[in-house]
Amino acid sequence: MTEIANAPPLLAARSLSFSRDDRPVFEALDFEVGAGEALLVRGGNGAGKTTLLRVLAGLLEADGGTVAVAGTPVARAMRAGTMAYLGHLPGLKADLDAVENLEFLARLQGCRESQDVARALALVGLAAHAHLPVRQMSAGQKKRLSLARLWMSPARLWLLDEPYANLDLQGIELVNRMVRAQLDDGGAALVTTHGAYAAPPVRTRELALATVA
Ligand SMILES: Nc1ncnc2c1ncn2[C@@H]1O[C@H](COP(=O)(O)OP(=O)(O)OP(=O)(O)O)[C@@H](O)[C@H]1O
Repeated sequence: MTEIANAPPLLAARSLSFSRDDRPVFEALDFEVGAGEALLVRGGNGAGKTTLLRVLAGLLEADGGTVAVAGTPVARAMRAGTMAYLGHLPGLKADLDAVENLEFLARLQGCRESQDVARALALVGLAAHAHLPVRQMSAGQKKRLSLARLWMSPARLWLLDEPYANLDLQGIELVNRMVRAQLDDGGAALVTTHGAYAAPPVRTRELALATVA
């Protein structure tokens, strides 16, 4: 118990800043999220939520500040190996089917213990579409396939950008169940939202980003 209480946060950002064309999108952000916690990143359209997650994931370079994972600062190029990022663009191969995509991604990112493609597809409700090419999938089916990919990732830290977008009610509940299971398992999740949906029922911190006029 003491050991867990003294453990460094799973993710800590210090003085994190990012600008575009010399205009700050966010400046000197300080926040952290511990094992078993979710951080809800709130803000209106254009507030910088996607930009923040892309900076954290190492897809964009910060102007300044540090990102530490489990107490160790991690350089931008190394961050993809420590986090699983669910973005707006699913990053799936359109010509491959669901199984082929997940097998390819498992080879690339590794796979969480005791998981496999068939189980992940069943979890997200795509078992009947295992051999459907991604280009023939609906937006919600693609999102579900991205969720299967997330579920298979061995990363403890999840960065979820508008995870509810394109999902029906069962899909929204699925995301919340997945987040809860990940946190129960000692992981953490950052979740962006416009605030339109209820936060998953887990221990949650909030980070509000202001829209720069
Ligand atoms: N590729 C880009 N090139 C230039 N400016 C960009 C780019 N992507 C985003 N921006 C700008 O950066 C700011 C933050 O955008 P971002 O997408 O991070 O906001 P957001 O909070 O995720 O918005 P939304 O809720 O609408 O998805 C906005 O002013 C946006 O116009």
